[in-house]
Amino acid sequence: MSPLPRPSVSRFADCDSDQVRRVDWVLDALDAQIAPIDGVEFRAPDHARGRVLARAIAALRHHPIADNAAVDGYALGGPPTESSYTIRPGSIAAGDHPTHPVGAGLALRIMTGATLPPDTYAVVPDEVCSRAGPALHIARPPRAGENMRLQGEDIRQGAPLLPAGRRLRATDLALLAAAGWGHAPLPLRPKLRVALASTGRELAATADRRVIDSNRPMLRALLEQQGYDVVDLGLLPDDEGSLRAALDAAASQADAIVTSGGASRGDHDVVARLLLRDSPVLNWRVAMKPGRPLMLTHWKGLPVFGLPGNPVAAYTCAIIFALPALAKRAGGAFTRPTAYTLPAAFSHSKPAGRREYLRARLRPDGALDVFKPHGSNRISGLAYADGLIDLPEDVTTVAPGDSLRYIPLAPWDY
Ligand SMILES: Nc1nc2c(c(=O)[nH]1)N[C@H]1C(S)=C(S)[C@@H](COP(=O)(O)OP(=O)(O)OC[C@H]3O[C@@H](n4cnc5c(N)ncnc54)[C@H](O)[C@@H]3O)O[C@H]1N2
Ligand code: MOO
Repeated sequence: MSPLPRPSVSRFADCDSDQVRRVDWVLDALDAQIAPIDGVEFRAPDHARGRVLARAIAALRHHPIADNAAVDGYALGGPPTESSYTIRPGSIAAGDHPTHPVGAGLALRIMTGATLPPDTYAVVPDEVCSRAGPALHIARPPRAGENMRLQGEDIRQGAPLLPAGRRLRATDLALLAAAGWGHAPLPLRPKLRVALASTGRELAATADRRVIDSNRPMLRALLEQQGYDVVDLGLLPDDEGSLRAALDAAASQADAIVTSGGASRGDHDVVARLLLRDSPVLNWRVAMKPGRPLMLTHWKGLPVFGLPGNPVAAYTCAIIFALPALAKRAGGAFTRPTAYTLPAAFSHSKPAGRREYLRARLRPDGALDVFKPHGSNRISGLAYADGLIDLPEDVTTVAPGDSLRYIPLAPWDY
């Protein structure tokens, strides 16, 4: 594959990095400031799953391609007669393309999916017919067009099929194939390349004391599930010169950078210090839990998502901010996680003024359980959850039966 023209530059506006922002402010600002990557490459649909359309696609052919039968039964030659028809010899199967009419008052055996003779008035299923020699009796007179699927009734040739920016799902590939794109090269955005790194001296400590880097495999999986190529930078060095070189290398190989850890004000948070000093900052503080120290900045024109180190905070910030923004960077829409309203099966309290995302599980009865304790170091809560409960800033208590916003993880993590 030849090197691709890369990428348009995202611009994060400077802001007062100490200001604590509401989640919605950060989402709006991200949406406004993330720029999609440039470039178009052509790939056959076989290689297009999870890829983003660079241009709108129109149908190359009708679907159905011809008028055809929806049931196994008899094609009736029109116009309608009484409830009795004479059966002509023969049968039309799927794959046959009859050009002769059935004939008025006549019926012809036909199978599901077979192209209809040109004068077909209706198709009647076997279940409503009885035969006596060549005579066909129908229990009730059929309506015009009954059990007939008409050419182009699903998709018209030339009609818009999928918009630019669509991330192609399995069902889109069926739609494209049916509309004539089975082998035709599709205009796609290049695969998004995301550089991924962890930070923190504790991750490099001697084996018996080391904190195991659990964020990187988790974030890598999230990114790969979106169809992105991950450039694994490993553990970032904590001296400024090497760190600068590592980020420069990432900028030449990737379209965005995701880091975890070192986002807060610790004495060893070298990444935060370097990025916040040398780059335009969109945000550094969010009024949410987990995930308060979220560092959104730039390196050499690439957006940087500096996720907090605590695994639950890193994951939550990835789902709420990084993945929606990366979807836009990949050429698609900035898709905020969808929330559904469901009842609580638990009690909870929280301070007003910050948004909370609790690790939740949807019960078979439709109510929501929550993982406790809520600490953002509790990785077991991530494995427990199939969704996040989104508690708005003004909520202070939750009681059983209260309506809550539940964000399923499945679109992002499956
Ligand atoms: N004075 C303040 N201290 C802290 C604040 C604050 O606002 N003021 N915020 C707290 C919150 S909230 C969080 S979350 C953490 C996030 O801090 P950092 O992003 O700087 O993360 P670290 O200090 O590097 O690590 C925090 C915690 O997570 C563990 N960690 C880090 N990376 C990984 C990894 N790849 N895999 C597994 N675990 C990891 C690390 O060992 C720490 O235990 O700051 C609070 N402090
Ligand atoms: O993001 Mo921190 O984990 O809220 O506690």
